[in-house]
Formats: sequence, C-alpha cells, structure tokens
Amino acid sequence: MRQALREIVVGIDSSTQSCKVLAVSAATGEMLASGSSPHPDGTCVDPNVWTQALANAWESAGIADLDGRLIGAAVAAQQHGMVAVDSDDVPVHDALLWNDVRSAGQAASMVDEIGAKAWVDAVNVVPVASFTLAKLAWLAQNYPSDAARVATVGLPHDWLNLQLTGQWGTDRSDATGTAYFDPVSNTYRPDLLERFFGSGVQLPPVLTPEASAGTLLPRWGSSAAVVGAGMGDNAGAALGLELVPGEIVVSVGTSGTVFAVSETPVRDVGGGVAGFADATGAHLPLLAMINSARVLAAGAAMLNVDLPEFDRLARAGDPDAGGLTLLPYLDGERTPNLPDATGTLVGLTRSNMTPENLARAAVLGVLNSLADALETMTSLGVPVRRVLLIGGGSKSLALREGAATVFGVPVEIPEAREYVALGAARQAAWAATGELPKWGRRIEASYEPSGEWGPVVRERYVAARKALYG
Ligand SMILES: Nc1ncnc2c1ncn2[C@@H]1O[C@H](COP(=O)(O)OP(=O)(O)O)[C@@H](O)[C@H]1O
Ligand SMILES: O=C(CO)[C@@H](O)[C@H](O)COP(=O)(O)O
Repeated sequence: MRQALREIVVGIDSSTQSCKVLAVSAATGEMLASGSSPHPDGTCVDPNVWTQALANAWESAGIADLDGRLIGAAVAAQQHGMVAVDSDDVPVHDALLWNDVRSAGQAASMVDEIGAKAWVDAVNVVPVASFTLAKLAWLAQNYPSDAARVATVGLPHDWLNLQLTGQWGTDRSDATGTAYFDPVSNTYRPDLLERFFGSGVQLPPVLTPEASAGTLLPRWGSSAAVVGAGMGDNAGAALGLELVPGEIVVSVGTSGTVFAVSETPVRDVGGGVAGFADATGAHLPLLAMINSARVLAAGAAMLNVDLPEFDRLARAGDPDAGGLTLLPYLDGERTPNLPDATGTLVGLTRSNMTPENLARAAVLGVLNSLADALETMTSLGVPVRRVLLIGGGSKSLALREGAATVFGVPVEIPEAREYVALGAARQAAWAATGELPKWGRRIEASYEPSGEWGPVVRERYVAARKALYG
C-alpha cells in the first residue's frame, strides 16, 4: 500500500543522555522535524524524568501541530533499565540503568547458582550487572520493603509506551535484555523472575514487531495515531539502518555496542555476546561496553578543550600515540565483565606525554575495546564484510580514520542521522500501514584498513589488558 505523501511518522530515541524525537515522511523517511531534551547524568533516574524529557522534545519538534498528518509513533529506548512500579503504576524506586554496576554481585551469584550454560539455554544471555533481573535482585536485597510493593516490572521503552497510550507493552528486542525472556521460544521465564526476585509480578505483553501498542492519548496532541510496539535502542538502530547479515554495526554513543542481525540465535556461554532479539522477528547478537564516547568527552575535559579541538589533537598525535595505551574502563566495564575496573594508561615517557598523544590514546583505547568485542563476535561465526560506524562519537574524524585500521575490516560511515529514532519511525510506519517501508541508506565515507600501525597498536592493547586482567 502506498502512503499518501503527506503522512508522517514519529520515532523516539530515549537514550541514556537525552530524548530525541524525529518526525519523518512515512513514504520516504525524509526528516521533517526534530527535537531533543537532555536526561540527567547518573546511573539511576526517576522514570517520570523520561516522560518529561519526551514531552519537551515532542514540543520542540512541534509534533502536536502536525494535525491529521501524524499516523504513527514508536519508542526505541536504552535497554535493561529497571522500571519497578506499584499497583498504581507509581515507581517504587529510581530505575537503575544499564550502566549501574551496583548489581554486579547479584549477577555473579545468579551465574554461580545455575551456571552460564543453563542461563544461555534458558534465556541466551549470561547475567551481568546491566540486565534487569540482576537489578531486581539488588532491589530485593537492599530495599526489601520497596521490592515488596512491586506490582509490575517494565523497561524504559515499556514505561514510555504506558505514558503514550495508557497501556503496558514491550517487544522481543527489549524483553531479551531482562534475563527472564527466552528469544527462542518467545516466552517469559517467570520461574527465573520468581527465583531471583519474587512472585506475583506482572510483566508487559510481548508484542509482535508490526503490532500496535495502542493509540496516542489526547495529552500528546489531537491525533489518535497508532503507537508501535517499540524496541530496545540497538534494535532500533538496526531497523533504521536496514541492516543485513554480513554487516556489523559499531555504535560509539553513551554505550559502545557491536551488533549484527542474524536469522538464528548466536550462543556464547563465555557471556560476551548477548543473544538479544531484533525488531523484525530475528536475532541481534550484541556486545556492549560502558565506556565509549564519554571517554573522549572525559579526555577533552581533562585537557580543557572542546570536542573539535580534542579531535584535532588526536589526529595530530603519533599514529600509535607514541606508544601510549589506554585501557578505557573509566566507569567499570561490562564487556569484558570488570564492573570494578578503572582506566589504565600504560607506556608514559617524558617524550610521549603530549596532549596530542593523550588524545590519540583515548581514541585508540575506545577503538581497541570495540575491536575486542568485534573479535569475540566474529569468533562465534558471525560474518563481517564491513562495519557500519554510527553514534555521536563517530563524528570524531580521528576515530573514523583509525577504525578500519584497528578493526582490520572496511568501515563505512552512514550519512549522519539519528538511526535509533529512525528505526522507531520505521516501525511506527509498519504498525500504522501494515507494511515495513524501505527508505534506503546513504554512505557518507568509507575507510579501508591500513596495515601500517594497526597491528602494533592492537598487540600493545591486548598485552596490556592481559597483563592487568588475564
Ligand atoms: N565530535 C565528537 N567527538 C567525540 N564525541 C562526540 C562528538 N560529538 C558528540 N560526541 C559524543 O557522543 C555522545 C552522544 O552520542 P549519541 O549516539 O547521541 O548517544 P546515545 O548513545 O546516548 O544515544 C556524547 O557522549 C557526546 O559527547
Ligand atoms: O546496555 C545497552 C545495550 O545492551 C546500551 O546500549 C543501552 O541500550 C544504552 O544505550 P545508549 O544510551 O548508548 O544508546
């Protein structure tokens, strides 16, 4: 069915640092309006803050003024966040986010109790601090009276679905980040939830990718547009990029993520690759890092420069940063599973200790941590013809130019777009029209690996990581 050219869909990306709203043509995907609003810093937040940021971004994009042209909306959001509410849907505790490592002890106990293989067999992930179930176990152990009041548990995008439509609803891609949903049988595992948290908790229905989660409540404007099922943010980016097997996305945003689409589940008892679902009915094997674009921002702050100047410095450094190696685990790390780790700078000498080399070491540290993840992914048989580099950090020219050489594979930079929000918009069009539109994707720049300094930089990084963490 051809959409009328005037019809509009809205995609929402509620991510760690901000909420972005994108209005696009349902027929072509062309951007018509956008707005954004920041989220507070920190690793836990009252979910009502996300609702307010969405309202602000919605208003600044002028969505309520689109009259009868708005036919659909959908939310893609940061994964895993623990939204635990009472019987009136009031949060009983701030939502612990994916990058809150306080639940590391609970995750480790969960693995000790039943073993990594049993977890992979049950839900195709091995628990780490990031996953919702570990956070719920943390809540039960540290705030038992709050835990006792929990009536429903959802995720950030499920919460925003509730705000938009008045109904709870989730999808496979986000449900797989809980550690109590099996992406193979497509069913919840309430036994695991009961064992590590408690019984009697309601969970949002898991909607199919093209399903409607409801229609917009009047507070969002006059239109009763359809709201799609929504999804986790990485599945949103895959949908926005129209990703196909053979391509691996490396996203350098608040989180660093490495993911691919796959018709079959990818199993990793080693726990690096999480066997998430995508937003089309297939799978989304993924590795996530806590330390990514913010390492560059922290480096810029340390050198007292802005991001463009930091980038200029990094490009002016020696190709191998004069021998400096940064293990960038500034906020603890998830992959590798080192929640208590800190960053380490190796190889300082009086001659290499320049702002240029320090900036370049930060860029190379982020790239090497992503290269570790890429190697784990391909070691499990996930094919890689090329990497698509996206996320706010991919604006850094130093990062772009170094990526192919550190990864050892060709890298393409898709044109600058908000791919998470775009994927949500694409799903909204699917829910509203019954057809998943093809909007295509344009590539802005391509890079080939150069053998010159990449292998040396990679070897130094791997040696430093092994020396410190085995
Ligand atoms: N030119 C740049 N160089 C390095 N990092 C950048 C640049 N521009 C933006 N960033 C970083 O990108 C991050 C935001 O990326 P984005 O993909 O929008 O985040 P999210 O993953 O939360 O959606 C911020 O941490 C910001 O500092
Ligand atoms: O934890 C994960 C994926 O498993 C993160 O990717 C979060 O989904 C947050 O992402 P951003 O805020 O960086 O988009």
